[in-house]
Amino acid sequence: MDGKLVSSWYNLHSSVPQSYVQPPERQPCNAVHVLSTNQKVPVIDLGGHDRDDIIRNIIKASEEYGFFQVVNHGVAKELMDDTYKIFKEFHAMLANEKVRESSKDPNGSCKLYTSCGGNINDVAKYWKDSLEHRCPPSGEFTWYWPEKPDGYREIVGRYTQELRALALRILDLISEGLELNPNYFTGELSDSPVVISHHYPPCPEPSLTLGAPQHKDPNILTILFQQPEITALQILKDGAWIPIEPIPNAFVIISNGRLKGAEHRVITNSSTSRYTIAYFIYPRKEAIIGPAKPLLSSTSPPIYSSMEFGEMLENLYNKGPNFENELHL
Ligand SMILES: O=C(O)CCC(=O)C(=O)O
Ligand SMILES: [Fe+2]
Repeated sequence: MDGKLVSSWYNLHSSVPQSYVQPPERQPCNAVHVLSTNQKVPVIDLGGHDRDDIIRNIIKASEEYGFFQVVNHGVAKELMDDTYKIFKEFHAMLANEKVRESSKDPNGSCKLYTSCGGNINDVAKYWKDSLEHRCPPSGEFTWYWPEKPDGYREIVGRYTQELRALALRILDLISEGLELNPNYFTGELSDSPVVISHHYPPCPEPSLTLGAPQHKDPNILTILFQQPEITALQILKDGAWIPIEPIPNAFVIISNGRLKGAEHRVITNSSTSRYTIAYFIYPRKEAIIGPAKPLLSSTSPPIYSSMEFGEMLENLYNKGPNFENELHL
């Protein structure tokens, strides 16, 4: 594991170590982008009976915001509570236990890291620790997952299965809304999902730090379960940061593509640890990522080049978000 976990030392400090102080233009209250508390991202009721209406709302939200929350999504509250609890217990274990439980795969399919891992483009560190592992539908890699806290594999296994079903359902609605084949996203575009459990400990000077940098997710769809009561996630829209207030038992959906890939970030707070669980639909490394062919025509030519997903990710990690400009044709 690179660097010491924030959770191991945060309570020994009354100020933020210099390496965590963001440059002024990135600090949460900078004047570059204002905070817009009167805007809300759309909330979509997946339990509604009018499928066409749900599709229209999802497409509209994805085009306008690239972000929406879903309620009545069918994932049981008990399972969400159990999963939240098991990840919280994981982060509460001693550092050496956490490292032991998350380092079983020499190839790193399961890992624990602090800040954003080893990204060379970061100017300052981020106030968070994260446990990340693959969770494909085949069940492969489960033997590298933590076995502690007791019940981890069983609960996280059930949760990631349910989240996969929900993600495929949403992707199905999106495909229909874009007039793509209903199975457009099944198979290699979606069968390498990853789950990340984030822990943002209390921070003595939230105005100087960030929990996660301004970024777009590089995958197809993200389903985020955020702890209720703490508003820390923000999305950038039309030059303003909109806070995403947690709705109990709702998920936040972050989309990408013709549908907007929304820039978002996480701020910290001085009083309470915040926990979130991000489930990412990832394509296989070899899958070719590019504009959906059925959507192209002579009047609607591709604006991005195509490449293997693995190659795109590597470039993104090495060159940073500006790599997106290189993809423009
Ligand atoms: O923890 C959050 O609120 C957001 C996490 C996030 O943006 C990510 O994992 O990509
Ligand atoms: Fe993200």
